[in-house]
Amino acid sequence: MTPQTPNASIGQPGGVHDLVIDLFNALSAIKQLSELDCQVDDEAKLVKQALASLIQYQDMERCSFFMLDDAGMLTNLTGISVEESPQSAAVRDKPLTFKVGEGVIGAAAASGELQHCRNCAEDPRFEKTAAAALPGSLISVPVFTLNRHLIGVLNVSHPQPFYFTDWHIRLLEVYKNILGQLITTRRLVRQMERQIASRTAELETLVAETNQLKEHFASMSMHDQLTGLHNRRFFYDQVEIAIAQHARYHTSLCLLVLDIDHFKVINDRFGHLFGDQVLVGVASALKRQVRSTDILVRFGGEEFVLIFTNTPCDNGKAFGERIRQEISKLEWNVGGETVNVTLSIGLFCLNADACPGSLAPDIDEMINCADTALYQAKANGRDQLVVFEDQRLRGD
Ligand SMILES: Nc1nc2c(ncn2[C@@H]2O[C@H](COP(=O)(O)OP(=O)(O)OP(=O)(O)O)[C@@H](O)[C@H]2O)c(=O)[nH]1
Repeated sequence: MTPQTPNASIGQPGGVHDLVIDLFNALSAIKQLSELDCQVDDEAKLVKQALASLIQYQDMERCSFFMLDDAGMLTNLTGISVEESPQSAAVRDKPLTFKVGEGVIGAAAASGELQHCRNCAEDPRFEKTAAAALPGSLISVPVFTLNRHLIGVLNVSHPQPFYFTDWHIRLLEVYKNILGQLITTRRLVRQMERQIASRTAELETLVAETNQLKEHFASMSMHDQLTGLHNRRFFYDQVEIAIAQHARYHTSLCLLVLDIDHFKVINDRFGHLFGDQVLVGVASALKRQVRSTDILVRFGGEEFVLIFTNTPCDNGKAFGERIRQEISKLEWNVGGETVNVTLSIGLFCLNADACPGSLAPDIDEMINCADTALYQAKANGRDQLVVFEDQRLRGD
């Protein structure tokens, strides 16, 4: 729709037909204003679109908006003239500014009331304005937030003096309320978006920290804090898988219980801290000896459990022997003395054909068997590996 000519404008005499058109145009301007998307990034853009609806449906010559800043200055945010498109640049490089109370715009801001200059050429408030820049008539309307905080001042002008009528004034009173609501809503939406973004960032940080803690505690609950080896809990988790594979693929596995000999004597002679060092040294030596597919845990105290997966008994025995020898080569120096340790090892072999059908062996029973062999190794004089020899349980 094109702007109206002054002759057919609101409030001018022209009969019922013209009145209906005026009313239609007024409603169209308000409808267009109420349909604006208040989620746009740029406030000046939103205000300019709002002003465009006035220009489009009302025969104003120029509309502009002066935004109030924190310093109490009213600065020309944007403006639009009849010949301009709503997409043209918002304001000139150095925008016009007024103090609250200064000029007609400042008076609207200071009083909170609509200011109507019927004939600008004779209004003392325009004394300093160059004649060429003078409008004929002008209305300045303060625009408020929903909480009655001043946002800025809306200006409409026309080249003709005595142009605006009561109809214009009533329309502008409605219009500035909707504009105030629009700007308030946009600001609230932006504020909410900022809050949501900041809360989301906080939540993401919290989730990341919680996950780190979760991983830390999960790892702690599966690791022995002194030696860094996995612990008994991890063992029971993993052994299920190893036994399931044994049952499914008919592979052999070897379970070894390894115990440091006379460890109490080491503690008693050299102190508990030194005993700890020995445990750490033995644990890292064991770790170096095993494959990543094997299961090595500190089972408790000075006892370790090791499972060689997919390993027949002869190999398990040979690997166990090698480990025993390697541990006996370790040396510690304490108080001028050289300390060595030895290992006693009980070995239980689960042969490939040990569990016919779906019957899986009981892990605690397997450990008991390895423990029996270990007991035998201790009884035989320690520093040796003994294989558990119960034919029934091994399935031979
Ligand atoms: N330093 C230290 N000692 C531990 C730890 N856990 C258990 N022990 C000690 O390990 C010792 C084990 O002693 P015993 O069960 O009598 O066994 P042993 O002295 O090794 O004798 P045999 O097994 O019969 O050769 C005890 O003195 C425990 O206090 C630990 O984390 N650090």
